[in-house]
Amino acid sequence: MAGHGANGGGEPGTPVIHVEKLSKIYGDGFQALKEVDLTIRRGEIFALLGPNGAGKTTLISAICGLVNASSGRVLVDGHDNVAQYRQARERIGLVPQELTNEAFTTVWDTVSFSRGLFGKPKDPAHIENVLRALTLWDKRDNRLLELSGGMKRRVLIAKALSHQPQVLFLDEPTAGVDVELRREMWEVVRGLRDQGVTIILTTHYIEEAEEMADRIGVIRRGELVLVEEKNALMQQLGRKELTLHLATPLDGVPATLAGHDLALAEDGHALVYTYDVTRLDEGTGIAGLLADLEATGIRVKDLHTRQSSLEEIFVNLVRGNA
Ligand SMILES: Nc1ncnc2c1ncn2[C@@H]1O[C@H](COP(=O)(O)OP(=O)(O)OP(=O)(O)O)[C@@H](O)[C@H]1O
Repeated sequence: MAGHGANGGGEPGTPVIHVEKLSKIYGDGFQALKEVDLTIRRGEIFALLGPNGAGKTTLISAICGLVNASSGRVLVDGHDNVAQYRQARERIGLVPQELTNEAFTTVWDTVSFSRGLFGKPKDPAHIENVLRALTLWDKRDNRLLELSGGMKRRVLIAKALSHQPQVLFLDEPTAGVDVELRREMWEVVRGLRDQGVTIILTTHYIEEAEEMADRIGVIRRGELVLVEEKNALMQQLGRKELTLHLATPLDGVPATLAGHDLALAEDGHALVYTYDVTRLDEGTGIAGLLADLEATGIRVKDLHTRQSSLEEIFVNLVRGNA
């Protein structure tokens, strides 16, 4: 779908959205955003993860200029989203969760109309490209009420792309959809990213962030509590624990086992061994550990392993334990 970056584009990896000390206090005095700083890079998929009411929609709306921030600022491709609202807004496509009442309009008309809202001249070749990329071309003359749920979601994306934005915001793109449709949406989003569109999505689903994102931001009570490369996060998560329940408790880790990454637990009734599952080619060291345990005369009653997951980190973060 050539021509997405028709608003100037730019080098992949350079900042496209810059959020600086953004705060939002609603009319009733509730502070929904607290000095959020965030830079989105061109060409990435950024997942904003957070529980209900954390401030995801408020943050997206403030970036898109739909909600007035109380303080701070947002630059979209270098344009201040208040002082240069039009230039900022036309660089953004926003995919809402639901279609509004356009049931009797055709796919072609609704997508073309969206482009017109941005004051852009008609460009049937671009609309065709968008519809083809979203496999909606064969449905272009169908009315929206004649489409399946998955097709309707793709129409929302087509509308948001109709004016050739550089950045696409997807607000919970797979909320309440079945597994098959979720996978279909993931494919669509990846395809768009491959064509150079920067993607920012909000989600409740950790799995979705894990599957899709280049970077993950976690928001909790209006604060961005973590922004991290997904791979770096997964590497931190790659540590696995083996707990060895002992037949006889120990007072300390015997010197003969000092070469292993061991800690005493459960009042000496267990030894916890930590290893890195992302470097399994180097071996887990478990065979050596078991041999050394036997040589030291330590008998193991039972053992189990556990791996921390993104879910666990997320739950700890949003509960405020981390
Ligand atoms: N117009 C408003 N006036 C007052 N408070 C508001 C308003 N809009 C949102 N809030 C509050 O701001 C907080 C953040 O809401 P927001 O919709 O941004 O959260 P969210 O993370 O998108 O949640 P969800 O996952 O449920 O969509 C919530 O506590 C909400 O009640």
